[in-house]
Order: sequence, then C-alpha cells, then structure tokens
Amino acid sequence: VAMAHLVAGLARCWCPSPLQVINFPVVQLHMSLMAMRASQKDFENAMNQVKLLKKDPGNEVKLKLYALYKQATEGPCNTPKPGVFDLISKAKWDTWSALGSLPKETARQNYVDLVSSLSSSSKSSGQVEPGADRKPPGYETLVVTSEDGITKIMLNRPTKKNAMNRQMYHEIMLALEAASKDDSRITVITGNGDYYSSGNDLTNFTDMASGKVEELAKNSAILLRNFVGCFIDFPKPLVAVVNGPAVGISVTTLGLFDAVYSTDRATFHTPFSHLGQSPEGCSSYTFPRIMSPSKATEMLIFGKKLTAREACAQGLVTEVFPDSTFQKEVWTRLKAYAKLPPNAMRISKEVIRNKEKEKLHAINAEECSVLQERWLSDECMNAVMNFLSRKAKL
Ligand SMILES: CCCCCC/C=C/C(=O)SCCNC(=O)CCNC(=O)[C@H](O)C(C)(C)COP(=O)(O)OP(=O)(O)OC[C@H]1O[C@@H](n2cnc3c(N)ncnc32)[C@H](O)[C@@H]1OP(=O)(O)O
Repeated sequence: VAMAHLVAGLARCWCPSPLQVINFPVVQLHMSLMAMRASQKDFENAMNQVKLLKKDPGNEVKLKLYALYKQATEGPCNTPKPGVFDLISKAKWDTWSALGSLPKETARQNYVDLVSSLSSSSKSSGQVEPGADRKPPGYETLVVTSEDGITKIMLNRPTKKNAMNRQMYHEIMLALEAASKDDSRITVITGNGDYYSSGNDLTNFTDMASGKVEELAKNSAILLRNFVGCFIDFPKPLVAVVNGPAVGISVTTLGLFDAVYSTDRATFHTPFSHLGQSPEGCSSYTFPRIMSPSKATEMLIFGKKLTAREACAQGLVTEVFPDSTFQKEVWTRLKAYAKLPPNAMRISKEVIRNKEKEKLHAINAEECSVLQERWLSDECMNAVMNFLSRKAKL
C-alpha cells in the first residue's frame, strides 16, 4: 500500500495537472521537436503532451519533469526542506533544489526537450490498455510482517544475496516510514536466505557506463542520502538480526542501529577501496567511535573482513549466537523486549540519538557528496565492470 502511495504520489508530482493518472491513453503524439529556444507556447504544448504519454516514464524522469517545471515557472527552489519521512515531497524538493540557479529559460527548454525525447520513444498503437502500467500493491524486494509488537523488515532477494537495488532502497525507506507509525514497539531488519545482504547492487551502476553519468551519480547520491537519513531519524528501537554475511552499506548502517544480533556464521566487510569508493552510512564517524580509529581504518580503508566474534569484540555487534540456535534465541529475546513500555523506549532513544542527530546528517551529506565524485572515477567504474564481468570477486 505504501508503495502504491509513493508511485501514485510521484505520478501526480511530475505534471502540474491534478487530473494526471498513472495510466496513459495511447495517442499518436505530434511533437515540435528540436526547437532551439522553447517559447511559452512550446512549453504549454509539452505540458499537454506529458499527459498523453503512453508509457509511464518512471519515477526519476517524473521527478526531473517536476523539477524542471518548477524551475521554469518559479525559478530556483525557495521552499523549506520537507522532513525526511515525507518521502515524496522530499524527493521533489531534492530534485528541484539540485537544479540550483539554472535560468528559467534553460529549464523551460530542458523540459520541452525531455518531453520531446519521451514522446518520440513512446510507441503508439491507438488503443487504450487499461491497467497496463499499474503496479501491484505491496513490496517487491521485502517481506514486511508485524507481530508480537515487532515489525520485521526482511530483505528478500536471496538469489542475489539480498543485494540492494534501487527498488529495495526505496522500499526500505517506505517500510521504515510505515514502521515508525505503526503500533509495533521494535523494528527489526533481517535477510532472507544465507546472506544478510551483499550491499549495494552493483548493477545500480550499469547505467553509469553509458551517457548522463553525472546525472545518475547525482541522483544516486540523493537516494543514498535519503536512505541513510531514514536510519538516522528512525524513532523506535531498531535492531539488526544479521542472519549471514554482510557487505558494504549493510555493514556501515549497522552503526546506526540500536542493537545488532548476529549468527556466528556472519562476516562483516566494506570493500570500498577495492571498488574505488569511500565510506557511507555515517561509518566515517560511527566506526572510529564504536571501534578504535585504527580498527575502523582496517575495515573502511583496507576492507578487512571481520568474523562475527571479531565484530562483537570491536563493538559493532551486540551479541553473537550459534547459528543452530540463532533465530530461536534472538526472537525469544526480542519478544521479551517488545513487552517493555513503548514510550519509555522511544524517549530513551530520543535522548541518546538527539545529541548527535545533526552531526550525523552533516556527516551523511558529506559522505554522499564525496561518493558522488568517486562513482565517476575510473577506479570505481573499472571495479564495477570487473565484478559484472566476473573477473574478480570481492
Ligand atoms: C544508489 C547507490 C547507493 C550506493 C551506496 C554505496 C554502497 C556501497 C556498497 O555497498 S559497496 C559493497 C558492494 N557489494 C559488493 O561488492 C559485493 C559483490 N558481491 C560479491 O562479492 C559476491 O557476490 C559475494 C561475496 C557477495 C557472494 O559470492 P558467492 O557466494 O560466490 O555468490 P555469487 O557471487 O555467485 O552471487 C550470487 C548472485 O548474486 C549476485 N550478487 C551478489 N552480490 C551482488 C551485488 N552486490 N550486486 C549485484 N549482484 C550481486 C551475483 O551476481 C550472483 O548473481 P547471478 O547468479 O550471477 O545472476
């Protein structure tokens, strides 16, 4: 349902008309292509053409259209930044704000060009296909359940070792937002299958190999910043049940959880240098504080892999359990914790987290902006291509 809300929200946001719906009638489109300087009339035509697109252009394009429309009509973003859990408004604000001081005329031209490219790639057959572009409700990459006062968010791409694709980032944000408001007392993140998570899905970078790489890097940085922001701001006790090995962002974000329970089968590593990347998830700040600076360096710079017991000795993991009794022991304990008074738990978390919330958001912003540059480096692109072409495993 939350996903349906986001999709519907974005479907509304990219076009000024309140009548915009997710399905598009199939209509032959007539375009004023390649106008060097878009007139107000071209702009208005483009706005009308947007409503006739047959295929849903996807959320990123819709956000771009929204931002260009706002820039063309109102100029640079001048509204207050929405809260981190107001996902749709925040995504819109971020995209508009990213346009900086782009002149209105250029934004108008870009809007017209973008609509033009969408329209020319949109097939037309003269038939309306009801429901063809409608997404089913629910999560595609997660299984979310709630019982005994605990909301469990299970990463559910076991055949890909629960690698986090863009869809999963968005769905985790939505699931956290929903869990922050439901009547559960504790929220758990865990993985389905033999891995907790293999981290960022490296195919997220596939598009970087072709065209518009700067734009993709910028959008990825925005997505990452919002994603990590949800962990910083999450108001209830957040527990990681680490059911197997964890890599990359699934390790760094552990520093933002309130407790981390791990099977003794798990390992923890962040191969950022191997990938030509740099730390994220606030780990550049949390890891040196949780461990010692030099232990953090071994993980974050040299990519040292820790066993669960080593991670526990370093303070990253709260407690390690034998794999054979892991699930039983952890869930028994969590069910007992979930009987504690919810307001006391919430307020205690607030007292602990509030001391450094602002700092964490600043660190998050800085890490994302450094990464945005890193993603464009040869070191990063080569490492990703190596993985995808199976020359190397990290
Ligand atoms: C929007 C952008 C935000 C960016 C945030 C920044 C985040 C950074 C990071 O998280 S860095 C860490 C990235 N992760 C990795 O580098 C891990 C890469 N994977 C591996 O090294 C290995 O797959 C493994 C050690 C996790 C597991 O090895 P093995 O047991 O031999 O299994 P397979 O390699 O055969 O994997 C099975 C299947 O899963 C696919 N897969 C696994 N991990 C990933 C991944 N991270 N991205 C994409 N795909 C992954 C793998 O390709 C196999 O698929 P296939 O069966 O071939 O279709």
